[in-house]
Parts: sequence; structure tokens; C-alpha cells
Amino acid sequence: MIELSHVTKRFGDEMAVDDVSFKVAKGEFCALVGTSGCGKSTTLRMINRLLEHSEGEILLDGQPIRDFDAVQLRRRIGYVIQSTGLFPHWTVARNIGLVPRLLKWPSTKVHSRVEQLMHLLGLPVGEFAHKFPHQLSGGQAQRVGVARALAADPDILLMDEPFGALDPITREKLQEELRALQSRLHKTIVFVTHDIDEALQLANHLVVMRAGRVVQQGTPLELLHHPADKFVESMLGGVERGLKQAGLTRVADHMLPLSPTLPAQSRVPSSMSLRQALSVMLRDHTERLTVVDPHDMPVGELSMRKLIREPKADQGHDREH
Ligand SMILES: Nc1ncnc2c1ncn2[C@@H]1O[C@H](COP(=O)(O)OP(=O)(O)OP(=O)(O)O)[C@@H](O)[C@H]1O
Repeated sequence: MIELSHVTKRFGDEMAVDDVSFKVAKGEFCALVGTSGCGKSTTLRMINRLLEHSEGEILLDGQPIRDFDAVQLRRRIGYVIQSTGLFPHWTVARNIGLVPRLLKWPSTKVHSRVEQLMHLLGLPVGEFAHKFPHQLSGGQAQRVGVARALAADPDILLMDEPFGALDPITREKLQEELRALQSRLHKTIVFVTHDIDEALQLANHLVVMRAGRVVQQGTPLELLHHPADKFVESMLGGVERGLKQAGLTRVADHMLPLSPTLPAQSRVPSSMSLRQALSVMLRDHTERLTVVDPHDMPVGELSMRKLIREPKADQGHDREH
């Protein structure tokens, strides 16, 4: 568990982070979002003591981070940045094995851990172990960066715009892989991004910052349903907020029993997001869809008319990760 309590950071006269408090429970995925220069990266770097906080307290599992040796602390915390920070003259395998070697793991254990991580991140050992960073695509280099951060099996991962420099398709693929990885590994993650869709898709706790301060925090659906002010509302997509909410709920949550009338021709899986189902309705010029299970058996239906009449959800249930 990570806990920031009334944390500030001054650079000279500038207050880069101002009275910031939030908690990230074990296994939780927290995204820090906000406009450029609002203090997200500074907040992140104080957690692994790349920067020392000026005031307030930062606790790791209840213990102030200042009680730890800064170098030891950083080896316990995985850190992924946008530019990957790989050593250019080291092979992929050597880059991934960096922290275990610093921790003096026996070389056979380092070797097998590196292979295990390359496998986990979809980097075939035969093809990639001996490549150098300049021989990798942006997406491959970012995978190596994530593998390196996971190498010593840290409980905590700090990620600073890790996918910021990637093209949209590679970015979406890596987001999907990170979500799958997190559902297996249950790390405690703090993730900085200014892409609100990325934050909504990945995080179960959102912290919105503006000018060094936290303006609102909560689950994605809580924020989408009740943005605290115009700034948060526009951060969350303004008029597109309805679609973003629909992107976080499943067809299964809105499905009605099959009606005795003729089933609708267009079919969607119950696991599809409501947003995608609405898109299918527009594409197929229909206001009803048949919902099917993974075996393509009809299990219910979705009706645009009923959706519009549904009472406004006050407390959406957040999607499980
Ligand atoms: N080492 C530093 N020395 C002086 N000022 C700094 C330093 N690092 C950050 N700042 C200032 O602190 C403020 C917050 O910067 P920070 O990088 O944390 O913002 P950010 O929200 O991560 O922005 P971005 O999304 O553009 O990366 C900015 O005004 C920045 O100029």
C-alpha cells in the first residue's frame, strides 16, 4: 500500500506539488491524470525518491519512505518511463537482468528470470535476447522496459507515460497486454498519463490533478457520473462523457430477457462494451440487438429505447480488472 499525505514539492519558489493526498491499496491500479505541468511526474518520482518531497508524508506499507535507503527502495520498486531508459550498449537480456544482478542474484537465476520475463512480454528469447535497443521498434523497446521493471518481482510499479510515444495501434495493444498482465500479477501500480481514455480503461482509481493539486479522485465511473467541476468534466471528455461511461460497462449489465417477438438480426456478445454495442446499432440502423453467449447462443437482448429510459445510475459498479 502506498499512501501520500499532504505532500508538497517545491522547486525554489515554485510549488510543483501542493498538499497532495491519496492512497493506492495493494493490487490497485491508480492513474494520475491532468494537463501538462500539473505535477504528475513529480508526484510519481517522489514515491521512489528520485525526488525528495518537501513536506508531508509518503508511506509504503505504513512505513515512511525516508526510513528506507533510497537506493534499496528504488530496487524494490519497478519504474517504467516513456523513453524506456534502456542502456544502448547492452543487449535486451542484459538490460532486463539489471536489477536482479544489482541485487546479486546467482547468474543462473538471473538467466532464467530474464527468459521467463521475455516470454511473459511476448519477446521470443532466440530472436530478441541478443538485440540492442536501437534494433527494436518502439513497442518492443517498451516491452523490454516493462520486463526490466518487473525483473526483481517488485510489489510496486511506477509508470510514467509508458506508452506516450507509441502509435495508437501499438499503444492499444500494450494497454491490453498490461491489463492482462495486471490481472495475473496484481502489482500495485501508479501510472501517469494525460490520455484520459488510457486512464479510464486501465485504472480502478483515478487521481485528477491541476496546478499541483488533486481536484478529484475516485473510481472511473464515480468521476464520470459526478465530475466535481467543469475542469474535471472537460478532462473526462465533456459531451463524450456518456460514451466513455458506456465504454466502461458491459452489454451484460444492460441486457433484457429475450422477448417472444422475432429476435433482432444483429448479434453482439454479452462481454462487449455498451459503447461498442451502441456503435453496432448505428452501423446496422437498428434499435435492438440480440445478445449471445460465447457459444453464440442468444441469452438476451439490448434495446436502445429501454437504455434511454433506464434510471440514471448514481453509483455505477466499476468493472473488475
Ligand atoms: N527538476 C525540476 N526543477 C525545477 N522545476 C521542475 C523540475 N521538475 C519539474 N519541475 C516543474 O514542476 C512542475 C510540474 O512538473 P511535472 O513534470 O511534474 O508535470 P507533469 O504533470 O508530469 O507534466 P507533463 O505531463 O508535461 O510531463 C512544472 O512546472 C515543472 O516545470
